[in-house]
Amino acid sequence: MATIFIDGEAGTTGLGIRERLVSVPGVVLKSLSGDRRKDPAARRDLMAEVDLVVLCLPDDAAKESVKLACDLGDRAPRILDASTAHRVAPNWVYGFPEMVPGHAEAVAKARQVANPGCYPTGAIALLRPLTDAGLLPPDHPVTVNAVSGYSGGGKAMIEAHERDGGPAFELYALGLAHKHVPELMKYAGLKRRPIFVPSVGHFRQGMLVSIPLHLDTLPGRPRAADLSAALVEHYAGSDLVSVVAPEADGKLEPEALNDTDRLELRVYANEVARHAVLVARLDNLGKGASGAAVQNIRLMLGL
Ligand SMILES: NC(=O)C1=CN([C@@H]2O[C@H](COP(=O)(O)OP(=O)(O)OC[C@H]3O[C@@H](n4cnc5c(N)ncnc54)[C@H](OP(=O)(O)O)[C@@H]3O)[C@@H](O)[C@H]2O)C=CC1
Ligand SMILES: CC(=O)N[C@@H](CCC(=O)OP(=O)(O)O)C(=O)O
Repeated sequence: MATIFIDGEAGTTGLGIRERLVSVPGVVLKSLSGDRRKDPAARRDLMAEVDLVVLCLPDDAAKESVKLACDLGDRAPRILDASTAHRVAPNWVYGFPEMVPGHAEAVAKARQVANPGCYPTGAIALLRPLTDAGLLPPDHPVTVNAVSGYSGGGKAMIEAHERDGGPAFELYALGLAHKHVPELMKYAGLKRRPIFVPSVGHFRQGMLVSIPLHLDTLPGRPRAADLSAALVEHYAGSDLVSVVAPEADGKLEPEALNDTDRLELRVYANEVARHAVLVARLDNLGKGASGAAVQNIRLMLGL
């Protein structure tokens, strides 16, 4: 039996992980009672008893938890951090098992794994196979547009939308310094900082990440079919990630994969205009958070 402590289990991501682990054999979840769940000493003592601690906390609290775990020395558990705090940190493995061949094995062996952000999951899934194949140069000027359901903002945004109504649609992070840009750049293989324009809609969960490309600005002037072929080849055999032919009506809504851990990739094109748009669809709470966390937990614990 493998023992797991979810630090932050009452939050949006923590609850999603709990729900998914119920159906995974070989796991025992250890918890703290409500009044002790933010007590550092109680958290450290529980960490000493488990094989894996999963951090579903704001960044500062996640950093504090890592320190508590490290203070345990030889008794420190392995860590999976769902926050943004360690995604580009040295000595942490980025928890996107499909990213490059052999990466699932790297996650399986790691002591410290950083679970990806929901938006970077879609963008890296689309971009990394293309940069690795030489179809997209690392210094290409890339723009990433995205829309998320409001659960992406955690308990506070859920309450704002469900209690107060929330805006129907809103662009945000227009200071162009969203916290996801560093991991997006690093793991997509980009040397030029991409422009990232996220938005949130008045729906609970679901996400689209889209990346427009002028095909004539790419080396070798590829056709859109060359981009899809590279994605198909990269994700062949993946259980969770699939490359899907675009629907003829040219429409795509963000909620179709809700309550699944799947990620769909599409390449839309107008070859006459030499335009393409890469689109990823996922549940921000599924492959964008708790589903990815459980995928990594299974790898780390050999379940
Ligand atoms: N929601 C999403 O789609 C995604 C979220 N993430 C990341 O996962 C992490 C958790 O996010 P999310 O679940 O959305 O956030 P929530 O706000 O829903 O939950 C955070 C939880 O952490 C608890 N908490 C806060 N401070 C402490 C502390 N010092 N000690 C112990 N517990 C604490 C909160 O307690 P209380 O209940 O009292 O508020 C709450 O239960 C964040 O870093 C977020 O960025 C990653 C990918 C996607
Ligand atoms: C709609 C919304 O607010 N979304 C969050 C991202 C959610 C996510 O991926 O979480 P991490 O914070 O762990 O990276 C945001 O833009 O900050």
